[in-house]
Amino acid sequence: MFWTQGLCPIKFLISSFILFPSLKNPNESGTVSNNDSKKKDPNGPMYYNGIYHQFYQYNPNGSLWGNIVWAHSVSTDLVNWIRLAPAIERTTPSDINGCWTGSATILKSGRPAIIYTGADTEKRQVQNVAFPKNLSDPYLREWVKPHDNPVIQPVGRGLNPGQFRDPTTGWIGPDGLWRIAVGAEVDGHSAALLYESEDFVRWDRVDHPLYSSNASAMWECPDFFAAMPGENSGLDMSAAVPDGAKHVLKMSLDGSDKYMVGVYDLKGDAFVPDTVIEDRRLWSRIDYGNYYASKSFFDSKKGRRVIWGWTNETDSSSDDVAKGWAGIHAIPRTIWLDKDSKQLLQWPVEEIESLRGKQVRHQGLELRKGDLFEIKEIDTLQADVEIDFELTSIGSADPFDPSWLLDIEKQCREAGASAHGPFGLVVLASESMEEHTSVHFRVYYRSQEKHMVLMCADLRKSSLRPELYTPAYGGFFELDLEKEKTVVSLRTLIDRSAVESFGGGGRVCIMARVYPAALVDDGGTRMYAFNNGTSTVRVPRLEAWSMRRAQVNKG
Ligand SMILES: OC[C@H]1O[C@@](CO)(OC[C@@]2(O[C@H]3O[C@H](CO)[C@@H](O)[C@H](O)[C@H]3O)O[C@H](CO)[C@@H](O)[C@@H]2O)[C@@H](O)[C@@H]1O
Repeated sequence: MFWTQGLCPIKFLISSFILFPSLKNPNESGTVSNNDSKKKDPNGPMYYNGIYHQFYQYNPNGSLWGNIVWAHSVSTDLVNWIRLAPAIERTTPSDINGCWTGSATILKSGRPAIIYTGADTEKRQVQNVAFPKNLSDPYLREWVKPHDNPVIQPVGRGLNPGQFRDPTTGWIGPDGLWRIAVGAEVDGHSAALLYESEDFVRWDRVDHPLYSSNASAMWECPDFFAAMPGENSGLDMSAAVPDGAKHVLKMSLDGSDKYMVGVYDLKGDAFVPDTVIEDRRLWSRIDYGNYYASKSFFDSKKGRRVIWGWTNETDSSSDDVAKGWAGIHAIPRTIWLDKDSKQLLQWPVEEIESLRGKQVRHQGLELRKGDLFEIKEIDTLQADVEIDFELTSIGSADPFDPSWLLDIEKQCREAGASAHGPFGLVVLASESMEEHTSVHFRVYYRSQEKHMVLMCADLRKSSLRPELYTPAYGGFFELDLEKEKTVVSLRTLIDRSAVESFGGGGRVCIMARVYPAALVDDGGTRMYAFNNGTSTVRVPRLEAWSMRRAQVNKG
């Protein structure tokens, strides 16, 4: 965002913190250019020869979806970006109607390869490859498409040629062959179809999918990666995966990115989830807010896995046309698996901290019922805030009801004040509080050892403007009383229209877009820590920073 990708418009690149602190229009956050353009799914992120590459779905001709090409930006630090000319354009019969989502893979020779979906002359979805024209160009500006394209046709039993797209990064199977998975709808159900190849150009469909499910229809943007439980270093899918590693299959559906944790059964050449959950409302989510089509990559520079997601505008299409751009990318996040292999954890990449400027720090605050503590002296439009909340009288928590998990947003909308919550952070608030966005927690009793924390990003009062999408997003995470005592942590990055929050050290992440009129009218907004629960909450640590703008070359 701000500063970096998050805030980029569809034209991309980065978000506003960084980028456009002086803009008056909240919609401008993260915008990187004034062009009419639409930015969407992150595609083919990779680190190659000292350079991070970010490609993305992009409409060069307007701020609504269409004419999709692969735009291209490069960076040495994931914060400051140079925008290049599009890398893949609609030039061949197999992508003339769109160069859609795909992935990058570093081949055994060290040469990168891209595999992406093309919408062909008949609007069938086919898979194409592209390779760098000149490996000695540090930015890999030009990509060539071999005549072999399309390398995968939408054929085979039950396959819907209009629902067959978004190939993953490749990995090598025990037989030394490359594998990829492609999102598909087969006989009306979702599947990650498996393909194998010796040379990344000739592909054969494996007789079974990597994984399929009758619980949903088409899966978009599948991502498949290995992770070592409890280690926040990442694993390279093109290298040998160590014993003890787990695998994660992520898929985009129902407007959100969900995932399953399991193992990659080498013998069966298939993903086997640890738990099969029939009701997809209960599938784990990468982010509980506005975050879609994410894609991860192994960052060999820092030995970590990094994930990027797209966050759409939630004002109207006519707003997109009027402002001339739409869509930003969230801040790149380090992603890893917890030690129990139950859930993924995420945290903004450490490089974002290089944008931290003026800091304020408070210790030992106490927030009694109804208290509002103003966080002053930083730029409230572009800020990074970290707060630890410590509960008192934990024994009095209200009981947790598991049925809430079926509709967490309802719980965020309807739950009233309780012993432990809501407490949290109010951002982008107008002086009168008529407009404000609240990121907060409520803590419920589950067992003697474990409590459940409901984290919400409530946008219902975020703007006085009509016709915006202003939900109350929410997710639950467990609080382990023995390990964590009673401390619930929050980190929120505000970058004008982007409010990106990480609860419980990254167990629940919520990306939100807000468009407060006060940002335009008053030229300033306020920020508070608050407690509306009946028990006092201590704040042993509150640190906040103004965020500088990243360097983004508009190209
Ligand atoms: O850009 C194509 C890639 O984007 C993905 C995931 O974001 O699919 C999006 C999808 O929707 C787009 O097209 C719709 C019109 O057909 C439009 O209403 C929507 O706003 C767009 O995001 O693209 C396909 C094809 O149109 C549609 O089925 C999807 O919902 C990814 O799967 C694509 O590779």
